[in-house]
Amino acid sequence: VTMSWGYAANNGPDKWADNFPIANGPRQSPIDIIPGEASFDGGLKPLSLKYDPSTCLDILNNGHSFQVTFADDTNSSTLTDGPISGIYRLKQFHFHWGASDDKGSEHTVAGTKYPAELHLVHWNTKYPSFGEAASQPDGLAVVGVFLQIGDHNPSLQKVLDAFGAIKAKGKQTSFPGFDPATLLPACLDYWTYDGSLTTPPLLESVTWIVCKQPITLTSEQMAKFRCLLFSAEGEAECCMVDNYRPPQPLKGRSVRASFK
Ligand SMILES: NS(=O)(=O)c1ccc(C(=O)N2CCN(Cc3ccccc3)C2)cc1
Ligand SMILES: [Zn+2]
Repeated sequence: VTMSWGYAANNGPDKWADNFPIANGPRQSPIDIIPGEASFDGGLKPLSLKYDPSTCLDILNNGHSFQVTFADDTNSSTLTDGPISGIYRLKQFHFHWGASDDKGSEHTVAGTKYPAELHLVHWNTKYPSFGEAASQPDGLAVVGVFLQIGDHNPSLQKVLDAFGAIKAKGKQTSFPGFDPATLLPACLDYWTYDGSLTTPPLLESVTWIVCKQPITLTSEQMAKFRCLLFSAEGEAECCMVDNYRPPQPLKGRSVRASFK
């Protein structure tokens, strides 16, 4: 029986190329962002993120991470401007994190790993659906936000309080009225580059927009992420930790900065 991909030694990032050869492609994500090598681009616009909490539907443990999913049948929650043209709709947000506070982010900054990274996933409305957009070079735009240990995060706490209902793979519960804008940093300066999904199928369809400023949470809040399980109910319990892909080769790509 074929194993599905994961983050363990036998099915993790070093094995993904076996079933998804694009893993060694020219525009893979994440990358190590080296600020000194990013070029300031005065033509980059500020990000315009307009989210409607009434589009927030549910929270799900998908066995790789947990995700909060949004109604994307209208332009109620959108990303415009920044490095992209047109209107991209918010589909979901999710996180990647480590087994300890010294690792967990996918993107790194001059080699620095953060304890976690938030991804807000948007798809280009010039295509009919997320699935269609996911196979197009300009189909997706993901806003990445680093998490660092610091002050308590009351907005994130609302997400953590739902974990009891989604501990195991496949568990889902309704999660109405959450405003993802409350998870954004005060400063929306960003780096941007052309990349891919960081999980299989690793499609090279993502305009990455990585915020320079992290958001904070306490170490106790960070520990709560590690109570989720990769495993389904009735299976041997396997803590959901280290669900991050390490940085991939830049292969000649340029990283632009929206700030000096
Ligand atoms: N870490 S990340 O931000 O790069 C990211 C990871 C996963 C996804 C995601 O929603 N899916 C990946 C594949 N999956 C299945 C799928 C569905 C339709 C078409 C193609 C594939 C959905 C989006 C962003
Ligand atoms: Zn992600």
